[in-house]
Amino acid sequence: GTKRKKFFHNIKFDENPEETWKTVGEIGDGSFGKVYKAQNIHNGQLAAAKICELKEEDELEDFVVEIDILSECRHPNIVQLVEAYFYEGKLWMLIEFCEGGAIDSIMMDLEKPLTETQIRYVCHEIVEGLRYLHEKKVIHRDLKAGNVLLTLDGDVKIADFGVSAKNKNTIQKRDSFIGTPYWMAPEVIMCETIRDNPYDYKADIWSLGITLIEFAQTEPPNHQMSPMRVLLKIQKGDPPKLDNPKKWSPEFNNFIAKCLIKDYNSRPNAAELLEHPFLKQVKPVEDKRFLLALISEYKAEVVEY
Ligand SMILES: COc1ccc(Nc2ncnc(-c3cccnc3Nc3cc(NC(=O)c4cccc(C(F)(F)F)c4)ccc3C)n2)cc1
Repeated sequence: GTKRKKFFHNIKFDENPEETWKTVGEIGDGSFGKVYKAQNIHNGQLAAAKICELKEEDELEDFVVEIDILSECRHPNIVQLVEAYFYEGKLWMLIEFCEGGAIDSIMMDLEKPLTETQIRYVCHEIVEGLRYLHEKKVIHRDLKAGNVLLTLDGDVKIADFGVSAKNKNTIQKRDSFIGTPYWMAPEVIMCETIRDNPYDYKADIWSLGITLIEFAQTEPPNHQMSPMRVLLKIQKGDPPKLDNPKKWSPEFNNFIAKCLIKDYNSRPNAAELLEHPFLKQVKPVEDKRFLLALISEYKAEVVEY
């Protein structure tokens, strides 16, 4: 009925998506479910299309949170929802296509980490995106290189391919662990965070610190440990550092140390991080060029069949 339609106002119900979109390939190995590369028949626009077969319609509610977040978020550093359809029992979510893919795949294919200049530029863009999400009371909760996408223009977009329903507000106590623990902040593991605690945005700042180490070393700290061991290490151990601090600038080392302060009250927020010397050095136009070099290297390497 129309009541239902009001609740799902970001989803088109009576339109067949295949009148507008044709699939032109598959993305990834389906670890995030069925995701296709799709093209708009009328204007050629490319999109990533997640198509989920829903058993009964009330499953739609699990996706409404994600669709509402994406519909509400309009920022250059957050992936952009193009359209959502519910047609013949299938939910279609179409996201603007980021041709470069996720940064972890790029590092894996090129078998090398990012340079400090590339990291500094990407970090600046991620912090801008986090600042926007946190202003909108959205906590990402699973920030990692695998959730950072690049476009051919060198734009950096935060995505979330996790299967966990995204919370609009604070982190609720979870009865089951979600997301991979390597990037998890100590307080999230301690489940100290309670509803309406203003500091749980800071969990994303910790994950940013881990993600920066991942950019610099292609893997997060403790990646060789089992997930269970890592949970204990994150809680009990000192915050991780770069394996080879002398290889990197003092500003970079200090920036990571600020993100990885265990006490979230003392950990800086996204706005404060933008004032850090490491990001003050960013020259957006010049530094973007170094990222473009990486993307064209990756594109040259990966032959499109
Ligand atoms: C393997 O090679 C590639 C090449 C290109 C791409 N490009 C690309 N561009 C855009 N999206 C995707 C994508 C890939 C796999 C799965 N989902 C993708 N996008 C997507 C993201 C979402 N949702 C979010 O990203 C999301 C959900 C909740 C919150 C948030 C955030 F907090 F970041 F705003 C973001 C929903 C539906 C889709 C199709 N992939 C990916 C891999």
